[in-house]
Amino acid sequence: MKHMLFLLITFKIIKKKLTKLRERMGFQTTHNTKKSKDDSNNAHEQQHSLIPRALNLTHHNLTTNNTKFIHSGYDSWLVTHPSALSLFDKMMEGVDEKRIVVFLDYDGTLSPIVNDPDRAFMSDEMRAAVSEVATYFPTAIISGRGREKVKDFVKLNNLYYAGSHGMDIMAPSVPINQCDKTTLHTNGNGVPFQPAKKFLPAIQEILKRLENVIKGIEGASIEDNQFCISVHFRQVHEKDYNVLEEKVKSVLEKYPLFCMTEGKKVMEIRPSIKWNKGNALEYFLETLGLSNSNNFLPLYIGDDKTDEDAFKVIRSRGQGYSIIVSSTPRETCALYSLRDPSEVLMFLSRLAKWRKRS
Ligand SMILES: O=P(O)(O)OC[C@H]1O[C@H](O[C@H]2O[C@H](CO)[C@@H](O)[C@H](O)[C@H]2O)[C@H](O)[C@@H](O)[C@@H]1O
Repeated sequence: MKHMLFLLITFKIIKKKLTKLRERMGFQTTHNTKKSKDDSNNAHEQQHSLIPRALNLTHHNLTTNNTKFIHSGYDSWLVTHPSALSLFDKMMEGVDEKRIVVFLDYDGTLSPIVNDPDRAFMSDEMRAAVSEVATYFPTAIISGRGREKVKDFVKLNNLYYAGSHGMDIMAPSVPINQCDKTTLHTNGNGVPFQPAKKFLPAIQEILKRLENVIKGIEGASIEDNQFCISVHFRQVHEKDYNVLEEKVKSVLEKYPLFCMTEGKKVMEIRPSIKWNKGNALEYFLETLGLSNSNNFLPLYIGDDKTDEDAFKVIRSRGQGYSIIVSSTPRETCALYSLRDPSEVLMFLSRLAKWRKRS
């Protein structure tokens, strides 16, 4: 008996020491295997799939009986995706201030992620910074929201807008090199480009069916983004995630020309056309008359999976800056990073200041 007690105490001491050692090595220790209620807003924001397939591959998970060790690895990730704030001066070295074109995502980039999609407001400071940036550089918002809706949030006229993940673009009517600075401002009088227009009747049909099937699922909501549909599950109980996904898929089965992608606690239903935020970026450059110019630098800031298409375009052009907004390590094609919308605000203010000084 004495022997057993001695072994138990020794085991406990060793376990305690091991835990301390792991913590010193940079592992986070939690003593709860259940996901916390507000996980949706924390560091493990779901990116690529619903919760049962959760946890980003870039995190190293070590699970023992009751203890989960998660290595965030943010610092080492920063080595390969350096902060655009820390490297600002270096990034702008040798850049002619007249050569930048700015592209911004909305949710999670200009506004923080919140539970209610209708209340994802951007701050007045952010609006002022975006507006100032747009007075110096051609600036476009490329969002998953409907174009009108994102414009209602941003409330600025001196920008270009693309909604529905780039499937609804209000492009400039005059190429940048053929107009003076004032005509750069769109005031909504551009030329709409809507490559998924023929899908509108089917989208409305799907919308109605989805509204019906989600009725029994508490917290689920549908957002009509005109050329695509968002099925939100941020406020759905985890136990209902799979049921919801199955219901959405059962509707989609009847529409082979549509597909589903996943964002931050949202399923997005859209036409399966080869058109994404990357194409939208190229379209803007084209209509601005800049696509064949080596003299312009596209700068794209975004936080979501759909922004990766734009990062890839920048990477393949070998020209411009791609900046991911993330407070956790993520697999990304972006070269630089910013932690959250507050850092985006600092970056945009700095960009405007830099332009003013030059
Ligand atoms: O391309 P974006 O501008 O980033 O739009 C992507 C989706 O953003 C919105 O949903 C996300 O933000 C909501 C508000 O913070 C949040 O509640 C939701 O869970 C997130 O997925 C928007 O509501 C979607 O329609 C967009 O497709």
